[in-house]
Amino acid sequence: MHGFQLRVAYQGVPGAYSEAAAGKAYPNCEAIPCDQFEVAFKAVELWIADRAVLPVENSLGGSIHRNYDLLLRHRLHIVGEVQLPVHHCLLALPGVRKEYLSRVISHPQALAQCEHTLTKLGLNVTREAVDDTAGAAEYIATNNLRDTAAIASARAADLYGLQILADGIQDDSSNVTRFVMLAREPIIPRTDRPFKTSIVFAHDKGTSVLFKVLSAFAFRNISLTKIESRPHRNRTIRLVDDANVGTAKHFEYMFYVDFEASMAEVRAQNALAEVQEFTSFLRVLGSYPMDMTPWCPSRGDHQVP
Ligand SMILES: O=C(O)C(=O)Cc1ccccc1
Repeated sequence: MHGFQLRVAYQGVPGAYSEAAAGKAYPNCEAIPCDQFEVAFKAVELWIADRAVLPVENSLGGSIHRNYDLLLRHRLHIVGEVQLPVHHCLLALPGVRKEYLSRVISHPQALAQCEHTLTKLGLNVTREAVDDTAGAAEYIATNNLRDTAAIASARAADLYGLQILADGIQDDSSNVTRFVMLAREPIIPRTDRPFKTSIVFAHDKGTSVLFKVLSAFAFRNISLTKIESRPHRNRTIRLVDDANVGTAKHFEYMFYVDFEASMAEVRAQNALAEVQEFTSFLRVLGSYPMDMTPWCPSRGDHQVP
């Protein structure tokens, strides 16, 4: 970056996976810890940071729905993505043994990703959710908690002086989280490397709307990599009157779709023009380079500076 260090806001404290994702996307960046995602978004909106990092889906737990809602509430643009192999460790204060533990704390995603392994380790513990994995490690160290372990990265163990009681405790060794990078301005889409585009749309009146939308991509040989629906926040219920029978109530949905094409391609522009005909609302969240880094599941957080 020639003297200019990109400032990347993430939710959590140093040692969080989001910090590692920031480092993978922007190797020499200054990663800025934030209490909450809202704060990370605000940091970008107020020019305190240049990018925000947001985890959006996980190979074990699926979509992180709250974060999809955040994308819609804010006006930031997706400018990149990172897929990060997530390698969880069980951390405790030095000298603490597994038998002493009565509680494990971590980010809800991390707790869910280690559910079966925790049981297999024979731990008789309650699980408690906190805001981020590294924050859980810091909390144990700061409060000298000898009955509590955290699920977090090996880097968090280093940073907060904890020992690793068990390594690689995710239920599936190919545990990957996908993060998106957000900026105030969109990037200019290109065609010289694989791009992905993320959109969100809402139903319009009519039948088979989803089928029509999806066919706009299918007829142009554009592959979808993701489709997700979320209840529409402001218009949750649609009432359909049938004079003879009564009133049917349906949920209304927002659909999130990722497809493998760049908005610089005419076929993508045509597909979206068609989608617009069938939808009451359509927003391009971003068109950005796909993460094409080679797959290496076992090393996880150790590989990121
Ligand atoms: O809490 C963290 O470290 C995060 O960055 C969120 C998270 C939690 C679990 C897996 C991947 C990301």
